[in-house]
This record gives sequence, C-alpha cells and structure tokens, in this order.
Amino acid sequence: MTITLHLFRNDLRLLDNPALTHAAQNGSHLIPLYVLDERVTGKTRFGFPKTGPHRQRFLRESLSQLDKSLQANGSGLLVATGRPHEIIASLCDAMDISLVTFQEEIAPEEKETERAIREVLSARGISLRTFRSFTLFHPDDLPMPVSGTPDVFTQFRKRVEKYSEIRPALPAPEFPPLPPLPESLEHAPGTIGTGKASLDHALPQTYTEPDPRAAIVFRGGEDQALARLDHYFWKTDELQKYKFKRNGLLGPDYSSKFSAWLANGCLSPRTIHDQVKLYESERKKNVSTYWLIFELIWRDYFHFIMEKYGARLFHRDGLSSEPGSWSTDPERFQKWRDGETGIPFIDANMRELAATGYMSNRGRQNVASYLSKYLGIDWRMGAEWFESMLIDYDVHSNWGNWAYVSGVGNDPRDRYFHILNQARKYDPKGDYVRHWLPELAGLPEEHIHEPWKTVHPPAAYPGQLIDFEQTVKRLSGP
Ligand SMILES: Cc1cc2nc3c(=O)[nH]c(=O)nc-3n(C[C@H](O)[C@H](O)[C@H](O)COP(=O)(O)OP(=O)(O)OC[C@H]3O[C@@H](n4cnc5c(N)ncnc54)[C@H](O)[C@@H]3O)c2cc1C
Repeated sequence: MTITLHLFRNDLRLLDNPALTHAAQNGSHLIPLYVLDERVTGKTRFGFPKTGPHRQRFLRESLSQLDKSLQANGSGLLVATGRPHEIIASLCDAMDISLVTFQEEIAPEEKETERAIREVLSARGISLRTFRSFTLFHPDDLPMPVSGTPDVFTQFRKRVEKYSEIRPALPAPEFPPLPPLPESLEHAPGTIGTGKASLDHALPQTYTEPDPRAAIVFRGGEDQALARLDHYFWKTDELQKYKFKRNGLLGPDYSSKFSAWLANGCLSPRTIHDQVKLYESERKKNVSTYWLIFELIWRDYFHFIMEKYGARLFHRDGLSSEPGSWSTDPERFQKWRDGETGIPFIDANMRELAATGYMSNRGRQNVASYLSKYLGIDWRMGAEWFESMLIDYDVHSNWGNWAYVSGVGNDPRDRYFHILNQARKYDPKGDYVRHWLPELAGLPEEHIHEPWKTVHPPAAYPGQLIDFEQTVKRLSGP
C-alpha cells in the first residue's frame, strides 16, 4: 500500500490540477486534505477579520462541492483546522505516507507555510512534489526569470505574448474512481474527519445569504465556475462584447465575474484560455475574446510582481523609493468604509462591497484612488478592508492593484481618478448610484452625482467629507 497526500490550497478543483493528478497517479491510497488555517480565523494588521462573511460562505460552498466531487470519484475531503505543517506531521507519524503534493504559492505567508511543510517532510524522509498552476503562464515558460519581471506591465505583456506559450489545461484526472482514502482515516490525528459534518464543524454556517441587490450571486465550487463559463461564453455569447461592456457597474454580464472562482482555484486560467481558443475557432474571434486574455495577463503580472518583490508590497511605501506621508485618521477611514463620504459614486461602491463582497473594477479603482489620493489615508488600510470583504480576494491582485492605484506600485505615472468625471462617464444617468443609495432616488439626473448642488439635499445622506473641488485642485497641482 502506498499512501499519497494532496494538500488543497487555492486549487479547489479536479480539472487542470497537476498536483492532485500527480498524487492520484502515484499512490494506491490518496488523502485529499484541506486545512483551515489563520486565513479564516485571524485578523489583519488593522484588525479586520482576514476572511469576512462573504468569502467565508463562498469558501464553505467551494469545499462542500469539492468534497462531493471527490466522493463521486470514490474519495472524500479530509478536513482539519490548525497549521498545515503540524497536521501533515501528525498524519505522517500515524500513517505510512510516501509522497505529499501541493500547488506552490508565492506570497510571503504562503511561502512560510511551505517552508514549514518542507522541514516536516525532510525530517521524515518523505517526498514532496509541488506544482505551479495558479497562473496562465507557467513561470518556467516566461521569457525572463521571475526576478527580471519588467516593472511596467506593457513590457511584460508584449514579451510574454511574443515569446511564451500557454500550456493547455490538464483534463480532470482519468479516474474514476480516485485511489480510495486509507482505512481508519476518520481517527486521523489532528483532523476533524470527512464529509459534511466535518465541514460544519470547521466552518460553521454563521454567515447570511447573499444580498438580492447583488450584481450576481457567486456560489462557490468547480461546477458553479464551469456553469458560469458556459453561460458567459456559450449560452449568451457575452464574451464577444466583453471589451465594450467591461466597465459596467450593474448586472451579471458586464464582465465575466470569473474572479472569485479564479481566486480560490475552483477555475484555472488555462481552462478559460482553452475555452477562449475553442470559442474563437467555433464562434467568433474579435478584440473582446482577446481582451479577456489580456486581463488574465494582468492577473499573472501581479502574481509575478509579488514573487519578485515579496513582502515589500505590504510596506507603506510599497515599491516606491521615496517615503510617503499617510494619515490613519480612523473617523475618515470609517466613513469611507461605510459609504458615508458624501460622494455618491464612492458611497454606492463601498455599500455594494459591504453588502455583497463584490465591486466592479471601475469601482475599485475609484474608491482606492479616493482613499489614498483624496483622503491621503494609508492605502494598506483600504487593501486590508478589501482583503476582509472581497469574495474574490487574491493576495497578488489585491495588493498589486492597491499599490498601483495609490502611486506606490507599478504605475509609471502617478495618477489620480477624477471621481466626478468617472461617475458621469460610467454612470451617466445615475442608475448605479440609485441602486445602492435609495435615499438619493428622487434626485434629478443633473444632481445625482453632486447632491450638494441641489437646493434641498436629502437629509438622510451625509454632506461631503472633504471639499471635492478643492481637493482636485490640490491633486492636479499648479
Ligand atoms: C484596488 C483593487 C483591488 C483589486 N483586488 C482584486 C482581488 O483581490 N482579486 C481579484 O481577482 N481582482 C482584484 N482586482 C482586479 C479586478 O478589479 C477584478 O479582478 C475584477 O473586477 C473581477 O471581476 P471580473 O472577474 O468580472 O473581471 P473581468 O473584467 O471579467 O476580468 C477577467 C479576469 O481578469 C482578471 N483581471 C481583470 N482585471 C484585473 C486587474 N486589474 N488586476 C488583476 N487581474 C485582473 C481577473 O482574474 C478577472 O476575473 C482589484 C482591482 C483594484 C483596482
């Protein structure tokens, strides 16, 4: 009997999962393990729960679905809470495990987890195989070492588009069934067990159901991810319009909404890529089909930039060589967080985030610019609030984008967003604002983004936290 163990991390899927496939092919018995560690229970530096209610629900659904898929293949998910290396150590001491596999990740905390697992395994002479499967481009296929990733996105994109190939997605492992779980696993030391009751114990359902005003109800799990892809590509042909709708704010189909499934690995970017290619050959190839891949290259870019710079991306000055001056004013931060700044476009977006765990890309850029540039508040407070609230939180994309918009990341230009111009352009009639701020529903179109200009501003809505025009003057300089 050869027992192998696959540790699930942000790869909660069977399709295109090389680490799982390798473990399954090399053992007569397989332990698929998920460990809930501090990501779920801990607090961020500024004291927010690391995983807020929206992502908790999504994670729980993703794990339930993974467990079901594993069971359908003759296996099941072993669940534990604690530190992954400690759980793996006690499993290895209790059972004759010959090989451990997992998806390699690159952010500092994840690297630390890996280092501890390596130590545990090497002390016991147990083999480890890790695989890189989070990005579109495999790091070995980049035309430069990761440490040489250009600091300007366009340079990175042009080089990978010219010199690198995207590997095809792996099929789901050719079982069924998967190698069975070893007997007596229910009593495995340090673990809770398999099945729904174990998940209930590890992640009790304390969260609420999705808000009905949400653009889309994200449901965790690989099947849900593939159903979304089928909807967006094949059932509705929305993919053909992506480039022209992607800056939308309302409704399920202005953008792909793949982010949440990508973030926890229910869906792989290479599966999306394969499907785009198939769509292009069977239905239509246009600038929109290309643009979805373009955006996935952004995702890769922030991943490799984090690998290149590591913990620097979490520092106040980010990648900048000049020390910035930032405020941590708790009252102003609270107003931003609660959608009480008096700028409807900012407040609508912040209320959407709090209610649903999602915000459009356009919204994210604007609220980040408002916090860091207009209010001068430490951008990391905003990044941590997003970390807590986002259903699609991805450490690389979140911190990379926040640093970028705040002027301490990879943007060669130090820009700010003119929030009112953005609001007028992307929400010309104010429908989005009215959707999230019903107290402004009665305002006419010309005042919906500037309620302070009406003779009788709605009493239920706050006045401006800072004077908008004055701040724009300051930001645009002499
Ligand atoms: C301040 C800020 C914080 C962000 N935090 C996150 C985060 O934690 N997790 C996350 O997945 N995205 C983050 N983004 C990027 C982007 O806003 C979301 O990926 C996108 O809004 C998700 O919706 P979608 O899947 O419909 O995107 P689509 O427009 O359909 O894009 C398709 C995919 O491309 C990728 N993508 C698109 N834009 C970006 C981008 N700017 N950076 C990196 N990848 C991108 C995503 O994987 C996305 O799912 C952030 C952006 C900003 C400005």
